[in-house]
Parts: sequence; structure tokens; C-alpha cells
Amino acid sequence: VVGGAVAKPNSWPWQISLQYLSGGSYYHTCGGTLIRTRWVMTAAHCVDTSRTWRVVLGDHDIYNHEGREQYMSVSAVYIHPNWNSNSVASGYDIALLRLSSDASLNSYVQLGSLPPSGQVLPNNNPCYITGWGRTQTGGSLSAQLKQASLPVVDHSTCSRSDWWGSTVKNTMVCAGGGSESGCQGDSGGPLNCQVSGKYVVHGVTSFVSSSGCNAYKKPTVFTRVSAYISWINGIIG
Ligand SMILES: CC(C)C[C@H](NC(=O)[C@H](CCCC[NH3+])NC(=O)C(F)(F)F)C(=O)Nc1ccc(C(C)C)cc1
Repeated sequence: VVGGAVAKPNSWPWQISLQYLSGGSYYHTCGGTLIRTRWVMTAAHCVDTSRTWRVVLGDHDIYNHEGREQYMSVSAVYIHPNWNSNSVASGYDIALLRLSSDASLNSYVQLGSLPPSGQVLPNNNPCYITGWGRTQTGGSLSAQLKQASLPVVDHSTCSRSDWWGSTVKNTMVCAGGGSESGCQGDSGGPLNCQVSGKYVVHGVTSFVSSSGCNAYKKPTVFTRVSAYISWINGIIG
């Protein structure tokens, strides 16, 4: 997350850290959202390589054990069937991870709410991106979870030629476009939007401009969760 601030610990209790095993240690690679006690929603581009994954719940500082974490193994990965790793612009950047055991819900670990199928938020709807991603273009990951206010940019604005043009589809949500943005390592995490006084996970962090995370008129682009509700329900039952 470029800009914004360090979040109050565990104030986004559905945020997870997706980590992979390498040389005997686990490393943060993406965010995700706990949506059922055995299911995590993330981005397809985070899990389209075969690795040993783990999901950390209740985390704040990814480099220090603070005692609220739950370390979960992943028993199955379901990538959207239409996902094409060579074409993030086609969309379908969404995946579900089945956990090997049930998460224990408490004040540090809660389920994120999903939107109704088809719901599209208006321009400037307040939303927050959260994640441990780079804090500057080409910078390093954040040790602590960060948040930044990224208001919705509607499709008609986001698809203007000097914005994202035809790269952005209406199965995506744009948010931000100013000095604050997502960045590598935020992928797969939630876009938390306020709807009738409640936070609802409307986006899965998908891509930013290759010329820089907080590039002007290149808002962070998210998979629009409300476009995939029937797929999600088909998998998690
Ligand atoms: C060094 C980084 C900034 C490069 C940048 N990476 C990204 O945007 C990666 C996801 C890339 C998926 C494809 N493998 N996502 C992120 O960094 C995220 F913002 F989500 F955290 C990118 O590739 N962006 C990109 C690439 C191609 C397009 C075409 C569709 C025009 C658009 C954006």
C-alpha cells in the first residue's frame, strides 16, 4: 500500500497473509479474505504456480509472532476456470483456497462480508485497501498491515482513454487514482467498501500500472467480487 497508514492491529479481521514455503521458511506473497471458516478468497495470479501455501489469520506484523495468529494449511486451490495468466486484463483474477481445518473466529479473526450478486458501487463510494504490499513502487513490503482510502472510480471514468481505457472491464472495480494505491504484495487482498454503514469486500486486488503503483489516472484495479458470487457459491456450497 502506497500512502495511507498502519492499520490499528486486527481492525480488518478478515484480512489474511498468503505465504509460500521456500528453503524451509514461509514468505508473504499476497493478501486474501477469510469468507468462511474453511475458505479464503484471493487473486488467481497469486496461486497460479504450484507451491506449498499457508494462510495466516489474525496477523498484524508479518515478521513477528504476536500470539494472535492462526497458521492454516491449504488443502485445495480453486482458480477461476477462465483465468489466463498471460492476460490479467481479461479479468477472472479470483481464486478460492480451502483450508485443511476450520479457523477459530474471535475478535482478531472474523469473516468478511460479500456483496449481493451484481451490485456495482457509485463513483466515489468510500473504500479502503488493506495489505502488507510494497509501500512505494519498487520498495519493500510493509511489516505491519496498512490501509489507505481509495474511493471508487466508476467504469465510465476508469475506462477513459487517458485512464485505463479498454484494459479495464466491467467485471473489475477501479479505486484511487491519486497518490495512494495498492502495490506488489497487496494482490489478492480485499477492497473494503462502506455500504449502509458496514464494510463489504467488493474487490480482490488485481493489478496496478507497470509504470508505477500510484501512477496518475491509473487507479488500482480490483476483481469485482459481485460479478463472481454464483461461481463462489458453486464452489463453497
Ligand atoms: C512491477 C509491477 C508493477 C507490474 C504489475 N504487476 C501487477 O499489477 C500485479 C499483478 C500482475 C498480474 C500479471 N502477472 N499486481 C499487483 O502488483 C497488485 F497491485 F495487485 F498488488 C503489472 O504487471 N501490471 C500490469 C501488467 C499488464 C497490464 C496490461 C493489462 C496493460 C496492466 C498492468
